[in-house]
Amino acid sequence: MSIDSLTALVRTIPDFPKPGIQFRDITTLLADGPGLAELIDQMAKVAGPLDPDLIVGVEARGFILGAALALKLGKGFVPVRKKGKLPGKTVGIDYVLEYGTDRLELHEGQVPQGARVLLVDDLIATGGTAQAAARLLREQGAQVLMALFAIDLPALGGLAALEQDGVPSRAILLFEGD
Ligand SMILES: O=P(O)(O)OC[C@H]1O[C@H](OP(=O)(O)OP(=O)(O)O)[C@H](O)[C@@H]1O
Ligand SMILES: Nc1ncnc2[nH]cnc12
Repeated sequence: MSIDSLTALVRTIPDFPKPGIQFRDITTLLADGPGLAELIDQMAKVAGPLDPDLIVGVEARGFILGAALALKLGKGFVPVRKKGKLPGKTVGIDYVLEYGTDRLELHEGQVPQGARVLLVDDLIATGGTAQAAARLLREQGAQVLMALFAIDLPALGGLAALEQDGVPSRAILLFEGD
């Protein structure tokens, strides 16, 4: 399947969750079997050669793609969740979203010191979420090999911000002009 066909499976919903936001909805792509397989194949082509120890996915949409990728690569999956959701002892970090603020948490000890991790999410906009997740992982002594996304909104500068933090960053699909 071509990148254009894959891109066409993403639905755009204007003014969600706030006026002025063009929401790039991956649920339409996820619901398409060949599309989902192609997306995970494309992500695996990028991530596989890095041979990460662990895949870390960010709640909620990063869980779907991160877990699928972990299964494909034969690696374990660790969730980074929004505050108050993880039952064990956590470490956390506050961050700013395109449309709000929140806190990310990780189970203490679940990402071992020195682990070589791949960070996965569905989409990068401002990069605030991924920057916070990468910082949290580094605070645990992990090496973030790469942050990998299904979608980048380049106009919002997220990949560039991550690269500035020294996190190699890639996305499979680009939506220009958002
Ligand atoms: O680059 P940023 O500006 O930080 O935005 C990107 C983040 O926003 C979305 O998640 P959201 O916080 O809406 O949560 P959800 O996955 O639970 O819907 C998306 O899945 C990323 O995690
Ligand atoms: N424009 C957007 N579409 C989908 N998810 C997002 N998360 C942050 N910005 C977004």
